[in-house]
Amino acid sequence: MKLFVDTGDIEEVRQAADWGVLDGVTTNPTLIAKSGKQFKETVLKICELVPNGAISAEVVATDYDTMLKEALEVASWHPNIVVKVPLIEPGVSLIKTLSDRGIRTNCTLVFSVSQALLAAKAGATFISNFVGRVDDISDDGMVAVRDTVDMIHTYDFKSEVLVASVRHPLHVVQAIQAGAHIATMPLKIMSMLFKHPLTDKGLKQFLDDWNKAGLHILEP
Ligand SMILES: O=C(CO)[C@@H](O)[C@H](O)[C@H](O)[C@H](O)COP(=O)(O)O
Repeated sequence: MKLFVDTGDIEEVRQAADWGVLDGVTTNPTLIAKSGKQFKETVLKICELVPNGAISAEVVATDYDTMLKEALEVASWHPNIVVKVPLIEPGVSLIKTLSDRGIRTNCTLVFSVSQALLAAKAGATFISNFVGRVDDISDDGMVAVRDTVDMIHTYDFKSEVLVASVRHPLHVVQAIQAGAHIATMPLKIMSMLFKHPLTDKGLKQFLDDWNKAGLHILEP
């Protein structure tokens, strides 16, 4: 399973990249606006910090012709850029066009398996299935993730299921259990994946015992 960080903040990308377990970065218009920096500058800096990762950058037009122009522009910035496209009618047509041209896409704002079917048929590289926003309206966001993973396997689609709108580590656990290919999350959630009280307790005990015995690895 791949781990992506969901941010437009360069310092957060740098931190996640330093852990050595980062497979990519997702951004969206809200996150880019929050960064206070220009879109192209931010995306190119992210590409530099995560040289082997998939970097999602989203188009903002909602009509096919302008979306296509934006997609070709964004895709021309760097080979690791994946064009993020919302699941609307012209968006699905655009994903098909880009897929036919060998340009990778991330279909975003997907909330149901029927939407995911359209994205998969159009040839989306990633299908971004939002979970937190569904939980927010008292439904179970993971249902569509599980159904979409099953659909991908049943019909042998090539798309990868990307779990987005991740709010806590349990979402990551559930994404693993569902067999999702990728989870993207804010840095704060990624840092929480390290945490276990027994790790802290166990480490303290190891080090106390070692120090009491006056042992060392490196010559003092
Ligand atoms: O779509 C993707 C990943 O492809 C994400 O960037 C996605 O936009 C974000 O995970 C969500 O917007 C964050 O959702 P929320 O926590 O604000 O509900």
